Amino acid sequence: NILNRSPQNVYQEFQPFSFFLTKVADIPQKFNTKGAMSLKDILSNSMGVLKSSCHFNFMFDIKWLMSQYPADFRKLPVLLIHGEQGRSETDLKSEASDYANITLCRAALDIPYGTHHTKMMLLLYESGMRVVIHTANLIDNDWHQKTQGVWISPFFPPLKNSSDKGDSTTGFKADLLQYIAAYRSIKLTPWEKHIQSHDLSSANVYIIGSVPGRHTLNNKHNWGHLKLKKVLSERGPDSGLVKNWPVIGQFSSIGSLGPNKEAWLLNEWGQSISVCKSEQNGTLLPSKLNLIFPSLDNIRLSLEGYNGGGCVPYSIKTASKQPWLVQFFSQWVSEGRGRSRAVPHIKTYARVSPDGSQAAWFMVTSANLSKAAWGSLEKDKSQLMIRSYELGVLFLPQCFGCKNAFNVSSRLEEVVGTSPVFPLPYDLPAQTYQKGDRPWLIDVPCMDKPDTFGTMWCPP
Ligand SMILES: CNc1ccc(C(=O)O)c(C(=O)O)c1
Repeated sequence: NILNRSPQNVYQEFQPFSFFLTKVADIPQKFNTKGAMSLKDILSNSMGVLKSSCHFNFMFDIKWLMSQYPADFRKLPVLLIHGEQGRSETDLKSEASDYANITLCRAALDIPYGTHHTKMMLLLYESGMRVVIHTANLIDNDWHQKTQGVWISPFFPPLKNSSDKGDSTTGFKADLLQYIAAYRSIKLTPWEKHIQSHDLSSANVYIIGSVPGRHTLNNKHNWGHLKLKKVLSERGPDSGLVKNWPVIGQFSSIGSLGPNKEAWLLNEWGQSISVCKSEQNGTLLPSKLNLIFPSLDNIRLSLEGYNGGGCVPYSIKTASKQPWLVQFFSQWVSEGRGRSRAVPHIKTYARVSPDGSQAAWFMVTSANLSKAAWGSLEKDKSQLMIRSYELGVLFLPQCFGCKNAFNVSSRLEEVVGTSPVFPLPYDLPAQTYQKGDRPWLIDVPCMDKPDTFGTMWCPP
């Protein structure tokens, strides 16, 4: 009886990719019973008997967060890694002061306009640990009626002997420790020790992280789009197979990307994201780039109506500087997952076949389409400047028993035969904006077309 399945059952059923969406209220239940998890599911004792946990995130509702833990786990130690400063840090501290078991750790944000955007859970159990990398803030609204992505690691057992490295073929453990070390915070030392003392060899994804800084020399390729380029040029697809395959970017916010499509989008970010094995740089043609970003109507007709656009902060000020971007846009369509009306707060990137049946790689991350998140090259490309903390995981076919590409589908019933089908969050092929469609802009009033609730949008 599928209604009595434990979260552990739901987890087991969705292997080997372990890439879930969050449950969405008020859609047909069949879209929530397979391949979907709530925060309560992730924290449930069926996933492990918790000893302590650590949340890296951008927004926290502490009272709500604690209510997502099973009652027996609500007194266990919790470390929250945040980026709040000044008055909002004071507010977070006072909210946390009601809970003796909660400790706060502020991530340094030394470069202006950077955010602590990373969304990760470290879960220490009685007999092991898990890592969860996702896209949802720790507030009720992010887990209610939005499309969010969640990668849940295997259960990592303790190392049998401390001389073993306990890393995977993807270097997951070393890369995770390198990411955490970048915080340079003594409050994270216990978690570094937990990770060091566990066997992460079963991890089958690559870590792609960003940390604020001006990264040069040996550090330049550790982060952002240069890390993605490094992994793809070492272990990515053969150019012979994928040179005509489009890149799909899908995100919920957009930064200022420069005066034209060539400057950063195609000739910097594009050359990294489209690189193939053994290439120095990729070549991304405009016709081979699809950017899935919610249209005004995607938001207007969403389950939340215009309010759903509150987490899609693309401003008219930024958009008006880059009218050349609209040519790349496609709508958010997710009929296969029952989530066409669940506003996408998820961020994903992929290289897919023209017919949309295969992917050469897939990535879920906190990173939106911005220089702040992915980095921008400076000083004659000698340094990569990144403003924010970001974290994502990259799925490569060879880690899942596939030679060159995964079969992919957003229609979960298409679990065909032997080779595993990667569960896409959105439908392919991408559906470009129709005539009259425009991207959602958070600060532009909409007085002529009522939303799901008959309301207009009158931004403050
Ligand atoms: C300026 N702060 C944010 C901008 C965009 C996003 C997003 O993810 O779209 C978030 C977030 O929700 O973490 C914060």
